[in-house]
Amino acid sequence: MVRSGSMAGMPSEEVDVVVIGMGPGGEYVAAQCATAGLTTVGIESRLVGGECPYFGCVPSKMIIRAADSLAEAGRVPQLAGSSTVTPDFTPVARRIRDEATDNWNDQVAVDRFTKTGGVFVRGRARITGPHTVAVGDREFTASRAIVINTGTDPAVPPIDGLAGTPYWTNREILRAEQRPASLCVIGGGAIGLELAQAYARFGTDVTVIEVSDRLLALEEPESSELISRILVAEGLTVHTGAKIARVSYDGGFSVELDGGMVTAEKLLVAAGRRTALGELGVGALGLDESARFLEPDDRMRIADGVYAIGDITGKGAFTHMSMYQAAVATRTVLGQDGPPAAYHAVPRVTFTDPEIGSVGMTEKQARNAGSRVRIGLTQLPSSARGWIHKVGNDGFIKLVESDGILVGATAAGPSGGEVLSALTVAVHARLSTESLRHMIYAYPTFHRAIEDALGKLA
Ligand SMILES: Cc1cc2nc3c(=O)[nH]c(=O)nc-3n(C[C@H](O)[C@H](O)[C@H](O)COP(=O)(O)OP(=O)(O)OC[C@H]3O[C@@H](n4cnc5c(N)ncnc54)[C@H](O)[C@@H]3O)c2cc1C
Ligand SMILES: NC(=O)c1ccc[n+]([C@@H]2O[C@H](COP(=O)([O-])OP(=O)(O)OC[C@H]3O[C@@H](n4cnc5c(N)ncnc54)[C@H](O)[C@@H]3O)[C@@H](O)[C@H]2O)c1
Repeated sequence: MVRSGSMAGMPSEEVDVVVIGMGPGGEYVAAQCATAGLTTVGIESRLVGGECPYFGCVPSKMIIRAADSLAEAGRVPQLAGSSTVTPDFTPVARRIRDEATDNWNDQVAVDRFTKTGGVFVRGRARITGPHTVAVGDREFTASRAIVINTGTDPAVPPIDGLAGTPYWTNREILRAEQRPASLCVIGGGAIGLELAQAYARFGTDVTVIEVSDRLLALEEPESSELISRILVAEGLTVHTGAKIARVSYDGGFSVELDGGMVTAEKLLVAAGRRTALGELGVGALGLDESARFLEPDDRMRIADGVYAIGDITGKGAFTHMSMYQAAVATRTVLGQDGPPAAYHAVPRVTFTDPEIGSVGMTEKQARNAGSRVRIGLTQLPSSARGWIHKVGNDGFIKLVESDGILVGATAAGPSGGEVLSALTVAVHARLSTESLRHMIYAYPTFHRAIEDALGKLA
């Protein structure tokens, strides 16, 4: 590493690339740049890999997998005899600690990066100039690229009394060794609903409080209606359009709503995410520190030699988005050919049961775009496979066609996220619904319901 003086009292170390935040995308870019022979510094304040493996996707999906096995066992009496299910949270808590997170230790990931030749620095980085990044008592000057992958933190709404109580966010609930007897969830988005249903299936008494007038408010109204109906049928209490007046804690939580009181042993705040661009120092790049997101161009650049990827770009808080943008940024930094970033076919899956998978535009977005829109909607229970499947067959396929092209779709149901793959290919390739009508759909699959929905376009 070449050293040269720069910031007052702080020697600046000259490198090719500095990656700030090693979430899924940052880890990828840093490893690729180091492997390509660039002097690359990866800086991470918590755990290499970011939210997804330690506090997000992976541990939550392990809980969901276990919870779904309980639900499926509970369906035996309607299909195949009798079953007695005794939930136990211990195996899943152990699995998260031992198999997924290594007890929240990232040494394996750090070693994986340093073996590529990268330099790892643990600490909170701050941008200090167009090409400089400070961390602890070190400063780096990046001649080729600074890549920002700092993600988000849980947002905590300014509810009277909430601050100072021992509430959980995703970072605490996914470390829990035991399930609570009762749980109040603030927020009916993806985090809130996935965990609410899973904990309820383990036997926790769960209440969901959502301020919007429907759950999963960004998805199709049919998705909101379906998931509300299922959760209520499974015994959860759901309050929508609910304003929380105050929260208090006295060994247990009391959440005061306009029209009543919810009490629970634990409180999960799953009310969205926040960023802190000021703390990151993007003002040193001439960017607005009060903005919520960084706005990259289609090569992920936010300034000359500076790139942003992942949740902080506001293009969809998903691991697959972080990885997609990481690939675009890597190509740009390394001077490789490849297509620019495009966002017309972003898939997303909420891993409730039924899974809610969607891609591209919702009906409302397509109508707002002003083109000629037709909708095709079919219910899974009336499809051949849905009828055969019987209990647990709730779901639907909704297609959004604009000027003859499939621009959006929802696949809700058993394996809805897998059924979504066919629709994602179609939206990505901007296929006409006419060509989709002349495909062969295997019988009797869940995805064959796509053909039914095509037949109902109107
Ligand atoms: C409960 C939960 C479940 C989820 N489930 C799914 C799912 O099923 N599928 C899916 O696609 N997505 C899911 N997500 C979202 C997914 O976790 C994120 O989209 C994903 O982690 C990508 O985020 P990112 O790349 O922006 O960085 P992050 O994963 O947020 O990582 C950013 C890293 O940067 C570090 N950092 C921040 N500031 C600094 C700084 N100044 N200096 C140094 N380091 C810094 C942080 O410590 C962090 O490790 C889930 C999220 C949660 C919370
Ligand atoms: N399966 C997945 O891909 C997956 C799973 C979990 C999380 N994620 C990602 O993580 C991100 C964050 O998830 P999230 O669920 O926290 O955010 P979200 O924005 O999806 O949902 C938060 C919900 O909380 C509600 N809310 C906000 N303040 C409230 C208040 N004071 N009282 C009651 N309700 C309130 C909002 O109206 C919203 O519906 C998501 O955008 C998603 O992209 C993805």
